[in-house]
Amino acid sequence: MSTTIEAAASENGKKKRMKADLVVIGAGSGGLSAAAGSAMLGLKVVLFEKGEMGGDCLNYGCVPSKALIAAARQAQAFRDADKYGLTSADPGVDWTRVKAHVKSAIATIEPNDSVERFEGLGVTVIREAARFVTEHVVASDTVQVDAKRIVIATGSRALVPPIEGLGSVSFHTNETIFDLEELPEHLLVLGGGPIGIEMAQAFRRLGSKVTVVERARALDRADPEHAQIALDSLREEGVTLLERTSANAVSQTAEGIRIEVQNSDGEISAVIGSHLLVATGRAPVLDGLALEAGGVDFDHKGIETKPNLRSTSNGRVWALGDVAGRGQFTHLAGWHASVFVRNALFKSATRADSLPTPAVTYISPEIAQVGVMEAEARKEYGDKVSVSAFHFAENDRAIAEKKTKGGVKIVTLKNGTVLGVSIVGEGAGDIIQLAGFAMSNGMKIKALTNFISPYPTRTEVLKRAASKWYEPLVFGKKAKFMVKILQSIA
Ligand SMILES: Cc1cc2nc3c(=O)[nH]c(=O)nc-3n(C[C@H](O)[C@H](O)[C@H](O)COP(=O)(O)OP(=O)(O)OC[C@H]3O[C@@H](n4cnc5c(N)ncnc54)[C@H](O)[C@@H]3O)c2cc1C
Ligand SMILES: NC(=O)c1ccc[n+]([C@@H]2O[C@H](COP(=O)([O-])OP(=O)(O)OC[C@H]3O[C@@H](n4cnc5c(N)ncnc54)[C@H](O)[C@@H]3O)[C@@H](O)[C@H]2O)c1
Repeated sequence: MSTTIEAAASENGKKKRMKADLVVIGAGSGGLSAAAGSAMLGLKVVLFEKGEMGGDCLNYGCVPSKALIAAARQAQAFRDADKYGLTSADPGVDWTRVKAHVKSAIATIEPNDSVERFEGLGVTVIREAARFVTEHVVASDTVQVDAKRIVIATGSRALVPPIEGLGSVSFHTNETIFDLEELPEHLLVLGGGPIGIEMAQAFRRLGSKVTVVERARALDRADPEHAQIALDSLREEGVTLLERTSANAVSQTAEGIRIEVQNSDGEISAVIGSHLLVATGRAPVLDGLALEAGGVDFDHKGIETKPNLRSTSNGRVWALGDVAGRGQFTHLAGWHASVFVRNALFKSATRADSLPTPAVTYISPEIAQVGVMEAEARKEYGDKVSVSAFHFAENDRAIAEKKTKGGVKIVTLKNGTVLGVSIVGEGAGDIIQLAGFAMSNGMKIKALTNFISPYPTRTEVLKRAASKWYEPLVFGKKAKFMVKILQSIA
């Protein structure tokens, strides 16, 4: 709680009453962006945060995971040195110093999300849990605010599956994995989604033995062929990846944590490890908000909202980020804040789904995608869909750097409308930006050919794949016939 509010509240011995144009509940990626934008536009904003400023992304998500992945990448470079005529070495991993590196990344970014910065923008920050009192009143233990509008941006938390015995062992989630006392000797990972797979490769590269138990297909939202290329790399690096394998029961034994697993043929076996990370999905944080008192409808995915993120049941209320149940990314939460500002403050009619949301999984090789993938496109549009592909094996920069795994796939309609793009390979998350830009601005595949791409860059693969789309047109019968006529004139 900020000191001014604390003093006023304890002086009165009762809740301090305030009025505000906007109350924001949750100071994560979505809430902070909405609070900053609204305060900068002159609104009186009160922001409640019950935990750490910056939410999951800064403290327990994107930032620590990407810092850990960076350390792991450096470790791997030692092992790969031989490819470049250098002497490979086994990296000495000092876990305490790796953790210090992770903490220093958080500490460097922290000031952007701090109470001081937000108070400087004119936001009243209250470090307490908030709940609805009525449809327009929100309260914490010491403050009660009557608000014209209320943003719920309370995020999500790890969903712990109901597996027999899981509650009786000491397991980790994203909230504790970055604070481990020691580097795990053998990390068991339950769940092969982005969290499980990113952490599996990072810990393996840092020296842990790693086993992933995934009940379906790992990275199942990615293009299957591209996911396979990335997952094969993890396997080559020594990650044991058990797909289509369910966990029947978990127990603590003298040897370590034991998971009884069952594969799709019904065969039962066991894996034993020193530590367990549960990464089996996320649940919206709704508890303690007293949503009934606020007349706010919700379901298991989060707050029920209209396409513009406004609550379906209380017009003063908006939901942003993970709690809106429309995807779980920091950049999506930031876009949601923009949708809120456009609709609520500028009265525009922007839908949350009006731009395609890119997704990147930060493994090596990286996987990035935007729009719909081939299988989904074919389900909807049948044989109107075509796919243009190009591989890093034919990209000169990739060859020079000996990082030739993967490639790009552009999924289009016959008229050149780009439905989606998938890239697997080094730097995929940077290359996808160009595709997202073109799609977001209604450009067709022609736009991805109509620029000069610097040589030698990995991004050239996107232009080469787009150019392939034109091959039948440019080098087809019609074009040949036209050139013949023109040549005869000359
Ligand atoms: C390990 C991991 C890695 C990730 N990596 C990436 C990545 O690389 N890229 C990416 O785009 N996304 C990534 N994500 C997802 C990303 O972290 C989330 O999508 C993002 O943080 C969502 O922001 P948010 O504002 O919706 O919620 P959060 O950041 O979770 O913020 C919600 C805040 O609300 C507070 N709160 C909750 N209830 C109350 C209450 N009643 N009163 C007051 N405060 C309350 C919470 O304490 C929290 O601080 C990752 C997630 C994890 C777990
Ligand atoms: N790079 C990024 O942008 C990034 C990184 C990490 C997380 N995130 C976000 O956070 C979200 C949550 O990540 P996540 O990986 O926890 O969830 P997820 O829902 O994406 O994946 C969970 C996986 O666990 C599996 N699973 C569920 N129950 C299981 C069980 N009992 N036994 C075995 N497997 C089981 C599922 O089949 C699924 O593959 C992501 O979807 C993503 O939006 C993003």
